[in-house]
Amino acid sequence: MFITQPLLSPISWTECSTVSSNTEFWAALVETLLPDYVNTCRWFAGKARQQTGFTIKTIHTLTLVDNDFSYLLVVEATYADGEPERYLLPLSFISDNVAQRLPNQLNDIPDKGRIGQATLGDTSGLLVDAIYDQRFRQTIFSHVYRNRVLLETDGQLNFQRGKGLEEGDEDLDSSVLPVDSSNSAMVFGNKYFLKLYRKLFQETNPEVDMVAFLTDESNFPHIPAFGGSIIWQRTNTPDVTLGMIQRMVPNEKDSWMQTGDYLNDFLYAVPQRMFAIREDVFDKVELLGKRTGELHSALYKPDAGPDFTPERFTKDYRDFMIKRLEDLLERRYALLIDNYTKLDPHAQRLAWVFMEAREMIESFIDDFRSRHLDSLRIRIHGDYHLGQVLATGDDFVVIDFEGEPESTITERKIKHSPLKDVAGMIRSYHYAVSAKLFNSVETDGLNSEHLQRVSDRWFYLIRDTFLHAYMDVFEVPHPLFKNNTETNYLLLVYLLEKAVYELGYEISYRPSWVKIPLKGIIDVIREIEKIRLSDGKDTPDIPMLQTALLQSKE
Ligand SMILES: Nc1ncnc2c1ncn2[C@@H]1O[C@H](COP(=O)(O)OP(=O)(O)O)[C@@H](O)[C@H]1O
Ligand SMILES: O=P(O)(O)O[C@H]1O[C@H](CO)[C@@H](O[C@H]2O[C@H](CO)[C@@H](O)[C@H](O)[C@H]2O)[C@H](O)[C@H]1O
Repeated sequence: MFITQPLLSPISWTECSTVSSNTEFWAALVETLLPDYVNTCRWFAGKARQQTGFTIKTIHTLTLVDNDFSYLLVVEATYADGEPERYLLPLSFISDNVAQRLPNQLNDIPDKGRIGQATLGDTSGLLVDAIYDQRFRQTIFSHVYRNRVLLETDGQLNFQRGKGLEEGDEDLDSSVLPVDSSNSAMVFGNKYFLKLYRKLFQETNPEVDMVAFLTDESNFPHIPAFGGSIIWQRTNTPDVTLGMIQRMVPNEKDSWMQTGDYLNDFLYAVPQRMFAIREDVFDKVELLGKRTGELHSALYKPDAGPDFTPERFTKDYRDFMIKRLEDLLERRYALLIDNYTKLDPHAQRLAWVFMEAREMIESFIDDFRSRHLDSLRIRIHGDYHLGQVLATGDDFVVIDFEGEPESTITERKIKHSPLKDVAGMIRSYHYAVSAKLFNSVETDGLNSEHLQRVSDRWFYLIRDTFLHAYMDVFEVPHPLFKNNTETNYLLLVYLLEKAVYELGYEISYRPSWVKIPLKGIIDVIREIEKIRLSDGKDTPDIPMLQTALLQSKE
């Protein structure tokens, strides 16, 4: 929390329910406390952009169990370049009176939930993110349980109950899940998981579509059952999804953490020059490959209606992908140049190779325009990585079907080859081993080239194990995978796309990890180079990869 002067307003909290009812208070909030606060939040994706301001666009009022209020603010962030974004910020005011009545209420609020002090009317108190207000959590859960519809001047808030929410479960203890991610997660009675979406889109969230399709059309058992949703509806305007409830899946950890544990054995053996991977690691990787294949089989339904029917690699799709890749590349090159001096020497060397290879990458992307492709595209997970798979002991459950945080909602509903998800998981295994070997005290002082070789060996073995188990689910040729050449080519396209996407993510959120996606990009560039050489397309105008730059100078 930032120590600033309390926000003062002559009007009380209960009278703040519209922007116009207390323009000065809301204007002061967005100018003072809110920008600093929002920029500390993991869910705010605009941190690396040049912000020009925040405005409150809509205020939804929720009457709480004790007749106090919380407000669901729709806040617009504007930037010097590019489109504005809208975020959901639920706001509660814990007045000194409430704090006295419910002392735990205040004590339980972590620093990251405290927005700042305010005096509203003659009452002082703390403005907080309402997810940390137990009364707010109880209210929204109970509204879903009761299928409540809250009428507003311009539309309604529709709380819809799904099949997974059981009778008798209206009043359950709740807490905020202490994970930092793109949205906010709350838990009810250790039985239900409620996700409040932060970045808002003028359309139903793809996660709700996907979970409903996988549950109702395909009976896919490896996702949590659907418990309901919170939707903001207006006439002549697409619905906006604000939240979703699913059954809580008892899990030890997600697969990222589980893989990290497996990698410990591997890590401890490295300084002794031993290469150790336990058999059960391969078993888990195989099972995840199989479940991923089953997920895509469940999503492949030839007559599933316009939203889910498989499609060919049309000109429109190719144009979309080429534009996406070109835009991503352009933004990443610019971001890399701006942040180059902040990178460590290893990352700087990798960055150079990436920059030198620009022409080669562009010519590879251009080839996507005309290459003959018979495989089909379907709806996919879209942001598939180890953190999106919960380990339930002897099996896996796939979560978070919202798609890539940086993409628009329309983009997230586009059908892709399922190899995009496969590429996501392969990249994640690469992340897991790189993060472990390059960030641990056990390997401090070891030769970095040696470490790189060991890390590559682990990664290639695990990648191939995953891929074999995945492809085993399908009888090839399958409409999704027409032949090996297409499969390999498409996998390379999506690996490149994912690693370039990750480069931006890491520059914005974890600069010390930038070398991981850079190494991923360079692996793809090397494959592209092999294709060029074997195609005889090694035209003198496109330079070869400057591999000498990769040699360690330490
Ligand atoms: N149904 C569930 N049961 C148990 N834990 C879950 C469930 N869904 C998500 N989680 C936990 O919450 C975290 C955040 O959920 P996720 O869907 O990935 O949110 P986000 O959209 O914010 O990335 C996950 O990493 C996982 O630990
Ligand atoms: O918040 P989300 O889960 O929607 O996804 C975003 O954050 C991820 C990091 O938490 C990021 O994933 C990248 O890092 C992971 C390790 O932390 C790694 O397993 C992934 O392969 C890598 O892409 C993801 O890209 C981003 O969209």
